[in-house]
Amino acid sequence: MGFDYSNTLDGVRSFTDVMWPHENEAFGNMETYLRRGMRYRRPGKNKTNMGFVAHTDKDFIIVLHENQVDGLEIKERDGEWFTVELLPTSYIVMSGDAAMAWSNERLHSPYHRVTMNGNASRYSIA
Ligand SMILES: O=C(O)CCC(=O)C(=O)O
Ligand SMILES: [Fe+2]
Repeated sequence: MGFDYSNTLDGVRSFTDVMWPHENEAFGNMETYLRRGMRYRRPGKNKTNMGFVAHTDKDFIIVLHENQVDGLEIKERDGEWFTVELLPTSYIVMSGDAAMAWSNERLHSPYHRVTMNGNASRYSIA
């Protein structure tokens, strides 16, 4: 899932008008935010389970929520990967490359990826 022009005020407003027609007017004022909606299909037979290759995000800060289908993995400084297990009402906050540069690397922008397992599709919004 995604929506067009998510980096423009008009694009964000047309999305929030559809999603929340009677509330959350303030969402329309967040013109400096970029939203990403992702759908990962459940892995098919003999198909790779890689949903999103390892990368860092260019953003300053990332707030991510998922539909209770795990898959997000984060690389620790020692090179080990761990799977993020979110509670239904929780979200994860990560620093991105911009925060790492701004903080002279006091904040770390972690490599992360999505690996699909199991039988359900995964949705995330960041
Ligand atoms: O879907 C996820 O959990 C990760 C998405 C992601 O890494 C991104 O949009 O940059
Ligand atoms: Fe990312």
